[in-house]
Amino acid sequence: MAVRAAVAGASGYAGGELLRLLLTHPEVEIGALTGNSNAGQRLGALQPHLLPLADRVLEPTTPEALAGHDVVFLALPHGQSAAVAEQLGDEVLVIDMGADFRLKDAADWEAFYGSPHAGTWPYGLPELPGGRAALEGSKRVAVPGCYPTAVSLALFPAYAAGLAEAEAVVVAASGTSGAGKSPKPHLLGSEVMGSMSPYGVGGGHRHTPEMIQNLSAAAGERVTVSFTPTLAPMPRGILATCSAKAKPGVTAESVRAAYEKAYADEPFVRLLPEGQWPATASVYGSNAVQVQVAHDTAAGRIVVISAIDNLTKGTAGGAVQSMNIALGLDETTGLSTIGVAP
Ligand SMILES: NC(=O)C1=CN([C@@H]2O[C@H](COP(=O)(O)OP(=O)(O)OC[C@H]3O[C@@H](n4cnc5c(N)ncnc54)[C@H](OP(=O)(O)O)[C@@H]3O)[C@@H](O)[C@H]2O)C=CC1
Ligand SMILES: CC(=O)N[C@@H](CCC(=O)OP(=O)(O)O)C(=O)O
Repeated sequence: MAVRAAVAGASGYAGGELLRLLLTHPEVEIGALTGNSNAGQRLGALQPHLLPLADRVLEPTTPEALAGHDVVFLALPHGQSAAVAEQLGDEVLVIDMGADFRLKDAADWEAFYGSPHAGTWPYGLPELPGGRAALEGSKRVAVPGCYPTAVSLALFPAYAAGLAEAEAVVVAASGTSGAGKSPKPHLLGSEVMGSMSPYGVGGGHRHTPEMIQNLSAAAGERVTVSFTPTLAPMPRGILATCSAKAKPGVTAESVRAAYEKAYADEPFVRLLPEGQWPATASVYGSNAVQVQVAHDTAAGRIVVISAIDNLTKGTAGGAVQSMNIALGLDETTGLSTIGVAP
């Protein structure tokens, strides 16, 4: 019997990418599609690339519209998911693509999001140590942020293997879709085209505590992260350049061996052959993660680069992967590592 899935926030970027994936998922039947300001609009007017759903009309996001499904995906702005989720009952699988349930520490949430903490749900990054076990059979999933996905997958193997000191430096470039669909002055075409610019500099970005949470869990001690996000003139993609001081005795061979071990059986993460580097173009529209490692002996640092599509593995693909695990389906169902090029 098909898994009936509702999507709240179907007019947004994350909701649109999710629907693109669900349309080819063999086990899923697409149910209610809801929006907010665009309720009453045809989906074809908002997501013209989703041709099979063009004549579906968005409903308002209400408990009534979302009732009667096996899975409800919430692709809503931060702070909007908790009130919707609590009206859905305990039997339905709820997958929150926003931030509301990602952080364990209420003080971190309040410091970075400025509202009361709604709680913590099982975290939807199966590749992390214990990640799959946390999701199996779960009725609630918190999908990670896009930057924390790229950065955690780049650095956790070094921490889990005890190779890196507990301080990491990350500079990551993101495509503009990471900022969502609603108009923003710094995202006008003429501001973004032909330019790269930093933002959230100096520890202020709300994804920093999420990275610290993931890397500290892998290391077994508190890891600090100096994170600088940058905006790149492209619609999709994240390229994360991450480094950490190597512990004494670490060699290029021991670093590579740790990453080969961590990713040998992962269906979506590819440790590239030596000499080849991750690129956002190579993962465009796919759920793949490209990773490469280097040991900078002069600086005494482990350097790891990762590339993801922020909307696929960084949001909607990660959500589908977690849904598959939670429902006991093959984890890769409906997901692809095949990109689009050129
Ligand atoms: N874009 C990305 O790369 C990533 C996004 N996410 C997360 O996914 C979520 C959605 O992001 P994204 O799609 O980019 O954002 P968009 O701004 O593109 O879309 C937001 C969606 O939420 C709906 N919405 C807005 N306000 C409300 C409200 N008060 N109540 C109910 N629905 C509302 C909008 O409906 P309408 O258009 O009808 O007003 C729209 O469907 C966010 O929490 C974001 O953090 C996570 C990882 C990456
Ligand atoms: C380019 C850009 O603006 N990116 C967003 C990250 C989007 C995302 O994945 O984060 P959430 O799921 O936590 O919203 C930002 O830096 O705020």
